[in-house]
Amino acid sequence: MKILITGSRGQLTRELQLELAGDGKVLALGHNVLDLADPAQIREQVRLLRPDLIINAAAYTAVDPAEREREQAFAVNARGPGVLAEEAARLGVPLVHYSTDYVFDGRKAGAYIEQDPPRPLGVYGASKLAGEQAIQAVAGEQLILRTSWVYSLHGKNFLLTMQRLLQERDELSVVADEIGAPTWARSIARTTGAMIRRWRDGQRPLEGLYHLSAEGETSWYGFACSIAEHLQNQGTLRARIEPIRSCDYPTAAQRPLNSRLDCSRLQRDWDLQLPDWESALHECLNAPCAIQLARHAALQQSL
Ligand SMILES: NC(=O)C1=CN([C@@H]2O[C@H](COP(=O)(O)OP(=O)(O)OC[C@H]3O[C@@H](n4cnc5c(N)ncnc54)[C@H](OP(=O)(O)O)[C@@H]3O)[C@@H](O)[C@H]2O)C=CC1
Ligand SMILES: Cc1cn([C@H]2C[C@H](O)[C@@H](COP(=O)(O)OP(=O)(O)O[C@H]3O[C@@H](C)C(=O)[C@@H](O)[C@H]3O)O2)c(=O)[nH]c1=O
Ligand SMILES: [Mg+2]
Repeated sequence: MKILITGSRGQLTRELQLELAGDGKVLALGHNVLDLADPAQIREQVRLLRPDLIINAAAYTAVDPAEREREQAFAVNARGPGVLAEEAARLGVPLVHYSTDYVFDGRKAGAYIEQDPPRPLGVYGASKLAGEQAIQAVAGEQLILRTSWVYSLHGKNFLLTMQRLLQERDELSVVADEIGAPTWARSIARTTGAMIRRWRDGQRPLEGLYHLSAEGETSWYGFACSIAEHLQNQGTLRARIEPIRSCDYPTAAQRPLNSRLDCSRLQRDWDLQLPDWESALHECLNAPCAIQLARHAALQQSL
């Protein structure tokens, strides 16, 4: 099986490459080879490579810069995925795509289900919603997985930002009124891999819209406290963390206060559930490469 994945160094792209390495030939096409903002290039690459499956793990993910780079965000997150869907349909192969909790406005009292009406608060969320719609407008086999608060040991994410700031600063303020589920990129890759293998074995088509995030919930402040606890155990914690309200942390884009995704459809249809966010974070931070990174940081501090 030949699997085309968009992106090469993204959090999810990296984990998918590892997860799917044993399932066939994985072609992870970075930005420089396949620019999602370039429809002609997308068509050319897909027609040339003729994959058996396409996974769109690339996206414009800079939430605040998107407010002033609307055109680029929509080109990468909406029009590009629409073209990928057309090309997948042309080859008769499925497209797996990822979306976000930021398609919602966060005003619902409980966790969001797939049928809840989306209402993005910012450009990033609006562009991701437009991407879902562009894909759904094409007749074909498409699986859309909405996840939330993705972190890993690579790239740009809240875990790595907090690890750095908590070791550098004396004090850190973190918003405590935005609630969601931090989700390890590896958990997403593992679940995606399980779905792909069932499709390969003829058990289910890769179809539908699913919420897919870690079990449990916390705030960004709660997430930061867990990261701090880990640094404390390692002896490298410096900063004190103070909980604040999001209105006291001004940003270009407004974030939803409630980012909770109800994942029971995934459980019902696929019998799949992601681990709870705390145990996944623990596994991530105790992965051999996390320990190496921490030793490296400690060594640098001692020099
Ligand atoms: N990060 C998060 O917190 C969340 C992410 N998601 C969604 O999950 C998916 C994966 O996100 P994540 O792994 O965190 O993303 P990252 O920000 O880690 O990586 C983004 C990837 O997109 C690629 N990319 C950016 N611009 C382009 C472009 N113009 N053409 C082609 N590729 C491009 C980058 O390419 P290159 O490797 O070449 O640099 C990179 O591989 C996305 O759909 C995202 O919207 C959903 C919820 C939360
Ligand atoms: C760095 C920092 C952030 N914050 C706040 C800002 C914001 O409300 C929250 C998270 O900040 P970030 O900018 O890391 O997160 P953000 O970029 O908004 O993360 C989002 O990314 C996109 C791609 C998604 O799809 C979402 O699911 C979500 O993960 O924490 C603090 O309160 N203190 C701090 O020191
Ligand atoms: Mg960000």
